[in-house]
Amino acid sequence: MNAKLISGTSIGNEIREEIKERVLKLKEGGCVPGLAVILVGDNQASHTYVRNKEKSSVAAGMKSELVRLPVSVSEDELLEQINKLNLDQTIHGILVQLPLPNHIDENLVIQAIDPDKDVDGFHPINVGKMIIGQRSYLSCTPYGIIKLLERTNTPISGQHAVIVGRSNIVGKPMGQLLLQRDATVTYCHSKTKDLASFTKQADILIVAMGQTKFIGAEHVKEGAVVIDVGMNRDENGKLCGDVDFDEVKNIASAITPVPGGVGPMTITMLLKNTLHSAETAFKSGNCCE
Ligand SMILES: Nc1nc(=O)c2c([nH]1)NC[C@@H]1CN(c3ccc(C(=O)N[C@@H](CCC(=O)O)C(=O)O)cc3)C=[N+]21
Repeated sequence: MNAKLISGTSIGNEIREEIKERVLKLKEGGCVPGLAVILVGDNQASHTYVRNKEKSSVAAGMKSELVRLPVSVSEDELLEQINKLNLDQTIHGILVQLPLPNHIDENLVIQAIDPDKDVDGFHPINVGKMIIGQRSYLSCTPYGIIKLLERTNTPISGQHAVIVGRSNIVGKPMGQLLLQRDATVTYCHSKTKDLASFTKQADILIVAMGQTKFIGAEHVKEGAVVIDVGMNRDENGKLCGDVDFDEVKNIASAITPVPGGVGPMTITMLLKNTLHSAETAFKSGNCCE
């Protein structure tokens, strides 16, 4: 293996220590940052993620509130729950775990969240602000990837970043954040012809396509920095990414593993956004009570 391993676990832990200290300060002032997670139904994967988020927020000293709703919950009842949390001064971040059951309109739900408590950064107001470079809550996965690049001193300005995947949660915002940092950005997706001809040009290759070990040696330029956002189970139920790690590690200059790469950073940035929301509420005298 030639590539340096970019550990989201250890960089995430560094940032979580910084978050913990700021949480302590807030608590001394009488404000406890609160994160509410709404989970609809009992999808197994969602359960695992939600438990992870709860554990992490409690470890950071925050309050975590889990709202579990049955899969049969109506859209109106869900919106009502969100509204209650919007008004609750002890809650600074609201996250509705996606995906939602088919009978519920995801867009409607996301738009119901107070943009100031939208710690996922999914609300159209926050997405719009992000695109024109105004301060907003940033989608946690792309935000975490930016932190990984920054903390490993990976140059971004002038580099060619190629993104595989164009979801609203990862691919699209990822490109915008890199563009703001003066990268040249190329988006690829499932309809892209001759994918390798694009990915092979990447100085920074970000893969969020949801296909187990799809990106192999033939897709990667010597010395590229490779970020694997994939979160798949292989035939043995083992967690693995969209990148064939064993192949690509010999070509890339740096690479993120799965697990232990992007995943822990996503949760870290969720905590960071929640902390920021609590600090803002505290400054304006609206925390707790
Ligand atoms: N409203 C909403 N916000 C989300 O942020 C959101 C969501 N819905 N729906 C599902 C996806 C998925 N997601 C993950 C976060 C962390 C890990 C993570 O920490 N993974 C560990 C491994 C965990 C394990 O072992 O299963 C790792 O990569 O090392 C994984 C997945 C957030 N999501």
